[in-house]
Amino acid sequence: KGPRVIIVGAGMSGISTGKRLWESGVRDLVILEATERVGGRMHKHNFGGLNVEIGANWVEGVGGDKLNPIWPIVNSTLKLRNFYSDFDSVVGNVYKEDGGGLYDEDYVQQRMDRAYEVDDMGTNLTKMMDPSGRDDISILAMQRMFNHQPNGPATPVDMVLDYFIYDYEFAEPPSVTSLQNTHPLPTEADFGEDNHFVADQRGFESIIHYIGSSYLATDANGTISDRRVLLNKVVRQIAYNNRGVVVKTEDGSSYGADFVVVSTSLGVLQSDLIQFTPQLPFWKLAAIYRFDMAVYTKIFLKFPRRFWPVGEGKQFFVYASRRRGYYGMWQSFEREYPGANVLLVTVTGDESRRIEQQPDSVTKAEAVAVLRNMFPDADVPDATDIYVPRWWSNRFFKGSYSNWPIGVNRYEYDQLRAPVGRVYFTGVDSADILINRIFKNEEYEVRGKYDNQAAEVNGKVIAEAK
Ligand SMILES: Cc1cc2nc3c(=O)[nH]c(=O)nc-3n(C[C@H](O)[C@H](O)[C@H](O)COP(=O)(O)OP(=O)(O)OC[C@H]3O[C@@H](n4cnc5c(N)ncnc54)[C@H](O)[C@@H]3O)c2cc1C
Repeated sequence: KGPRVIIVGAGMSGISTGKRLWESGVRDLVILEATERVGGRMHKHNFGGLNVEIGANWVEGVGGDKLNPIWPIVNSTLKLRNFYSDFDSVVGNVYKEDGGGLYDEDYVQQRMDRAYEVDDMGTNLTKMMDPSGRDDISILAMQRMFNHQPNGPATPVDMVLDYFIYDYEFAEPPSVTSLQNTHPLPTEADFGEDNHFVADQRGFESIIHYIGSSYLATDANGTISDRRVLLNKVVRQIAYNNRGVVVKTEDGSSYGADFVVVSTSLGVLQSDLIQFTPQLPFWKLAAIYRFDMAVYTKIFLKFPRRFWPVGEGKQFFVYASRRRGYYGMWQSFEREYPGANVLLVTVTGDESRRIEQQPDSVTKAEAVAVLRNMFPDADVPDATDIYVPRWWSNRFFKGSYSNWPIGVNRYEYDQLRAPVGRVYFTGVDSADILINRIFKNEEYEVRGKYDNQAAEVNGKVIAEAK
C-alpha cells in the first residue's frame, strides 16, 4: 500500500490534484471539504428558477495556437451550452451618467483604440524586462510612462474603459497590478484571445465532476458521491513533522496521513482558518501575504419585463460613472436565456466589499437607480429579485481570485506553491512536485533568504528557525 494523501478542498484544484495522484499510482486518498458541496468557486446558483454562475463563468483563452485543456471538456465532451462573448461591441453601448443616453460610438472607439495601443506598448515593454521581475512596474506606471492619462483617467469614458480593460479582468486597479506578469497574459498568449460564456443548467461545475469521475464514484447524474470525499469537514489545524501529518477538523475529527495537499484559496491561507503546527516558515508566509486576493462580484437582477436593447452587439453595456467601478459593467442574458429578464452587473474591489456589507435591498435600489439613469425613457420597473454573492465575507474563500500585485517576483510566486515539509499546496504543476517526492524522493527547491532564520516581531515568534 502506498502513501496516504489528504487533500483539503474539493474545488477544481483539489479534485484535479487527486486525479494526477491517482493516475500516477497514489491510491490512498481522502478529500476533506468544508462546505456541503464539491465545486468551490465554480458554483451554480438557482436564481428565479434559472441556474446562474456566481463564480467562474467563462472559458478564457480559446482560438489560439495551444488548446486550453478545459475547452474540449466544455465544448465537446460535456457539450455545455456556451456563447462567444463579443466584448469589442461595448464601444457602442456606453451610457452617460446623467440620463443623456449613449456616448458617440466613434468617440468611444477612439478612446478604446488609444487605451489598447498603450496596453500593447506595455506588452512590448515587458519584453525588455529582466525575467526575475526586478524591473517590474505597475500597469498605471506604464500608462504614465507612455503619457497616457498621467494622473489617471480624467473623463467618465476613459475611466470606465480603463475599468473594463483592467479591473473587470483582474478585479484590482492598474495601480496595484503587475505589468510584467499580466502582459502578455499567459492564458491569452497560449490559448487565444476568445472568451466563451458558459450558460448551462448543469453548471460550469460539472467539469469538476467530470474530471473527478475518472477516479471517484459518481451518481446517476454524474455528481461525485464518493465516500473518500468527506463534506462539511472544516479543516482547522494541520500538524506536520518529518514522519507525517495530522489534520484536525472543526467537528473534532482527526485524520493522519503521510502528506497533505492544501487547495484552499489564497484568501483562506491569508486568514487564520487553518492553523499550521509548527507555524509555516517566514518565506512561505511572506509569499502568501504579499500576493493579493481580489474580489469580483456578480450581482444578478430579475425584472418583470425587459427594457434594455437586445440583439447583435448589445449583450454588454456600460455605465460611465464619475465614480470608478460604480455599477459599470452590465450584461444581458437575452441570448442565453430569452425572456428570463435577468441582468448581471459586475463590481470589484472596494465596491464589492462595500456592497457585501450592506443589505441587498440597498444594493437593489442603487442598481435600479443606475439603470434609470441609463434608460430614462424606459420607465424602468423595480427589480423583483436580486442575488449578491459574498465571496469576500465567506470564510471558505475570502475573495474571488488572486491577482499578481506589483513588487512580487517570479521567485516569490514559485514559493507560493512550494511545499513545507510534508505540507503541499496546489498551483501550476504542483501535483508533480508531490509525485516526484513520492516516487523519486526529489525535493522541490525554493529557498527563501530567511529560510533558516527565526523571525520575531514585537515579541511574537512568527517563524521558527529550522
Ligand atoms: C466570482 C468569480 C468569477 C470567476 N470567473 C472566472 C472565469 O470566468 N473563468 C475562470 O477560469 N475562472 C474564474 N474564476 C476563478 C475560478 O473560479 C477559480 O480559479 C477556481 O475555481 C479555483 O479553484 P480551486 O480549487 O483552486 O479553489 P476553490 O474553488 O476555492 O476550492 C477550494 C475548496 O476548499 C474548500 N475549503 C476552504 N477552506 C477549507 C477548510 N478549512 N477545510 C476544508 N475545505 C476548505 C472550499 O470550500 C473550496 O471548495 C472566478 C472566480 C470567482 C469567485
